[in-house]
This record gives sequence, structure tokens and C-alpha cells, in this order.
Amino acid sequence: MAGRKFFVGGNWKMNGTIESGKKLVETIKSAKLDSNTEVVIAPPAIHLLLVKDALSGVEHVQVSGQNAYHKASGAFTGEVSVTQLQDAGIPWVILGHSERRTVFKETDDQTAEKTKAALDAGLSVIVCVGETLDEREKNESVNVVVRQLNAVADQVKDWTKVVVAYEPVWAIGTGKVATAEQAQEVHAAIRKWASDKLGQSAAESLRIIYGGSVAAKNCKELATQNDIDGFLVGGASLKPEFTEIVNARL
Ligand SMILES: O=C(CO)COP(=O)(O)O
Repeated sequence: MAGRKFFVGGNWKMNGTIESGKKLVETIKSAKLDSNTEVVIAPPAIHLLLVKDALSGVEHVQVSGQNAYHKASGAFTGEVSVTQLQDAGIPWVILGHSERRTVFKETDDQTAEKTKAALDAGLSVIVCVGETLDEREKNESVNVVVRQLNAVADQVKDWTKVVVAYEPVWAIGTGKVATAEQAQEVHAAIRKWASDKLGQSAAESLRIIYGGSVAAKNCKELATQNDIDGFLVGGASLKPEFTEIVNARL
């Protein structure tokens, strides 16, 4: 709200084929999407250029990497660099996703280093934060996201090209969506953190989006919350209902 453009990301994770990716793009192209919403699709790296080309000319819809390495080039077998994304015309990258943190053991500092490198390369970044179930039960949710954000803020001073995604780990892929109140509480705490750390005007323009079991049936209520500026959608971004989530504010 407060003049921030609504933002909906579709994180396809490691799903799909060339055929299914093309079909999803067709669904997006044929839908009537809210022109006040910025949409970013993050297909697997091998499908990035295909999806980018298929979406060319579609207004308000861009593509994103799901991860990137901070070095520009070199002997890093299997990695794709921030510079290579930029060179390929991919304007966004998701960094610090909880699956990168938990499955691939990426640390707060690595996420921060990648965020800095991506911004330096000219990309925009969706940086993900969120607590585990254990941390929530210990009342640590805000402390955890603040710790994760502080690591990024130690290296990144200008947040104008950053979107923060609050994705509680316990809500990802589980069908257990955070209630609107639970999500709003952490989003407000993130905005307060941003105001203290980055200044009031940066905090007011920072988009803070929610991720974790977002679906057509729960997106409208979440979208009414003051500090929820959009969504990062996993499972439902692989289905036609994604377009309903894009239109959550209509
Ligand atoms: O991790 C997510 C998006 O990045 C959320 O995934 P789900 O929407 O499948 O819970």
C-alpha cells in the first residue's frame, strides 16, 4: 500500500519441462492481468531465455533467476553468475531462498554477498528471509528475519532495487499459510527495521512480499494487510490460478 506497486513473483523452483513452461506462459499471456501489479516469473535456469522470449512484449511481466553466483566468471562448475544473468537480459534474481539456505547450506553472509554482487551487476533482487517452525515456536521470528536482513544491510546501502520476501519456512510447500495477522506482524516489524536501518523514506518505498502456501483462496485477505505488498508464489505459480493471485487486489 502507500503507493508501493503490488508485486507478485512466481517461483517455479526445479519444476516443469519446456512444454509445460510454454503452456504456463500462454496462460499468463491470455489472462487479463491487473496493470497495477508488477509480475516476475522465475523459471529454472535452463528455461530462463525461453520464457523471457515467450514473454517479450507482455507488459508488466519480467523474468528472474532463482539464484546466482556472486563472481562474474571463472572456475565455478555448475554455477550461473549475476553478470551472466545481466548479460542475458534477465533483470531479476531471487537470493537467499530458504531452500538455498537449508538444502544448499547458504549462509546469511553468502546471501548478502550475492545480493551486493547482483545489485552491482545491475540486477534487481528479491531477497528472502524467514524463520523455521522451531524458531517461531521460540518466539524468534522477528529476531531471525532481522538477523538475515542485517547481514544484507552490512553490504548493501541502497535498497531501491530490492524486494524483501518474507517466507516463513514452515509455510513453504506445506499448505499451512501464515494468517493475515501473523504475516502482517512480521511485515510491520521488517518495515520498522527498514525505517531504523535505511531511513523512513526507503522503508516506505520498500516492497515486502509474503511467500508460503499462497493460493487463490487465501491471497485476497493477505493482500488487504497494510505492509503486505505482494507475494512470492511457489506451487500455485505452476497452475492457472497464478493469474488470480496476480489480480488479488482487483
Ligand atoms: O517458496 C515459495 C516461493 O518462493 C513458496 O512456495 P509455496 O507457495 O509452494 O509454499
